[in-house]
Amino acid sequence: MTTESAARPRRLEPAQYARALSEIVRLSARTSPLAVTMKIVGSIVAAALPLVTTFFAALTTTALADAYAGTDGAGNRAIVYVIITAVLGLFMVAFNSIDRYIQRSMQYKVGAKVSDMMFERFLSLEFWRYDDKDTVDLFDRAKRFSEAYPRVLDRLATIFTQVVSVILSVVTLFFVSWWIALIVLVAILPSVYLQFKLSRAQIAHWNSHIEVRRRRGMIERGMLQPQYISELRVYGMVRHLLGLRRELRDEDEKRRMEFEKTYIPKQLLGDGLQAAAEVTALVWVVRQIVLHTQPVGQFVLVQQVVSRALSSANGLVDSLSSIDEDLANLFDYEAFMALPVRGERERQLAAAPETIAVEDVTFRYTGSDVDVLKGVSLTIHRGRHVAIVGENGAGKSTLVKIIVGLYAPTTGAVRLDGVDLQDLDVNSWHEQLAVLQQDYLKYDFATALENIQYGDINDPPSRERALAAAHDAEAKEFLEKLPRGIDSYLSNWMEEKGSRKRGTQLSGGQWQRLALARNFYRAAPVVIMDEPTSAIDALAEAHIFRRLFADRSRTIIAISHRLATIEKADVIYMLADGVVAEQGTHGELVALRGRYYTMFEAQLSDRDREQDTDVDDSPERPAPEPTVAAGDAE
Ligand SMILES: Nc1ncnc2c1ncn2[C@@H]1O[C@H](COP(=O)(O)OP(=O)(O)OP(=O)(O)O)[C@@H](O)[C@H]1O
Repeated sequence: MTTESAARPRRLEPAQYARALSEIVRLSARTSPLAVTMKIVGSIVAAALPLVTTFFAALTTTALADAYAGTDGAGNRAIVYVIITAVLGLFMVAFNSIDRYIQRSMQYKVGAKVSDMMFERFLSLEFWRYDDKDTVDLFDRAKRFSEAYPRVLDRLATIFTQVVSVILSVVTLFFVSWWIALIVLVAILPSVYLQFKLSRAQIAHWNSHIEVRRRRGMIERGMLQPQYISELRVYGMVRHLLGLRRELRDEDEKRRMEFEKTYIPKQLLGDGLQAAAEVTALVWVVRQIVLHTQPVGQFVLVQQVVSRALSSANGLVDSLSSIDEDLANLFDYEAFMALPVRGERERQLAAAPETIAVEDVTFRYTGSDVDVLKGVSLTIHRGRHVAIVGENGAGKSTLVKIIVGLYAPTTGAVRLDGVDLQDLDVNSWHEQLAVLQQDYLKYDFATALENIQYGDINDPPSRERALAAAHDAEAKEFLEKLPRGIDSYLSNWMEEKGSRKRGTQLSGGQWQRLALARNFYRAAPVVIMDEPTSAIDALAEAHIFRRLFADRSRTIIAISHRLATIEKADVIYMLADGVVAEQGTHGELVALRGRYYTMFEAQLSDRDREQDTDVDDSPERPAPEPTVAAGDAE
């Protein structure tokens, strides 16, 4: 699947440039009109003031030369010019201070708005997009823009100042001598053009090597995670990864340097042209002064203005390079913000459904050519306890994600009381659900109590409910033993409120019990759990499931590899290679001696095995037929 970014050319046409610029100015002006006005006025002042100052410096020099030659009143004139220059400087300093304050406040406001919008969009995309490489690439580039946004208007203002400065300098030179103005202009244009091309090549380079940088980023992030460091060290991976990271970094830099090298001769040519123009202008003005056709101060004026024109042009090139990239990223930002989120559906699910029906569901992940589910059908009635089992990779988690509504089936449907989930407001379904996934969240910035209460943020937080949930999840006992009980922080990077005491680190099983407690706290009528007790000891697991399965008010769908979780279920679905291979109660499936029996043979009790032997030994009793794969158990 391609996304918009893949199809869009990276090079910006002039019209795109203009649109990007106006878009940025529009957004900024909407957020802070005063700041944008100040920016425009400030840019003009910043461009004109140095020239005005130079003009007075030239007058001062001429006046001084006159005073030196004994001309009456020339000394006083020089003093007046010096005072005017000082007042202008003071004005500029005061203006800059006020401007800086206003700009900072605008940068914060605009930057916060842009990044808030981006995060919101990212978190509400259709679920398949998180698996889609093009979307993630686009997000990376859009994020760069949102991070750079507060600087973009600043850069725009700088460009504006530099353009005005070049124009005013050339116009000033024109009044001194038209052909000096022409020479300077001719020297400026090629170097601006060359630098501009270089900056575009840099962007192309950046975008063509995003893979290398992402791989490096993943390695760097992984190496800095405290929970990974022990394995990295024990396996001697630190040196290996450092080497890999160095290789990727050096490779990236080498390619960058290689193409920049191709621009060196051209850049030298541009610099040479500029130097020649400056020398020509100075030689010309020196000769004019010697011939008395120009006043002495004209040397200061020409020298300063030529150098200002050239430095503004060079600065302009630098600014254009950076804004060029920022503007290209603006289009990525726009493309990202235009990605469709899951469309809101009007139809609401008012209460927990009486039936959840998976109808002939086939599913294929984006970018894959393999069907993970191939015509799965099952129906779950309200209050029933269902287990889904199967080997690793059989498609269990995928099926559950489809039931939750995170992925849409490729073909087939999930119907809640007969209504296709795709036609429902999925949030109204999520309100009925408590889902515990394999990779559950660990809110390590929060306390244990908050970790449980995050299970239901719609109702006011309740301590009693949290304690009851912790009890049901066999978490209460260990939580009470923490330094501040259930109010303890759960990371030793966090400090306890009001003390210098650090938070506590939990074990894997303790974290899982806490996640279960969060699931129970939600008190949802439909509970979905993907290997909820994989890290929990057998005794605690038995207690948890005894309580859970005693509760007939909830529908439970549990994926598990542990018999203790499964055997009490009303129906067990055995998935194999994306199809329902067997289904029935524990007893029925053991008697069947099929895949289920083989898979759990090692965990079966003697009673189960005896039952199996009985079946084998009775010739008159036919072996039960395996239930139809795509059939309906209930
Ligand atoms: N995001 C994804 N993108 C592409 N393929 C995926 C993705 N997630 C899972 N798969 C593939 O789908 C198949 C089924 O995965 P799934 O996680 O549903 O299996 P499972 O039965 O839950 O396995 P386990 O018991 O290991 O949890 C696997 O072959 C897996 O490689």
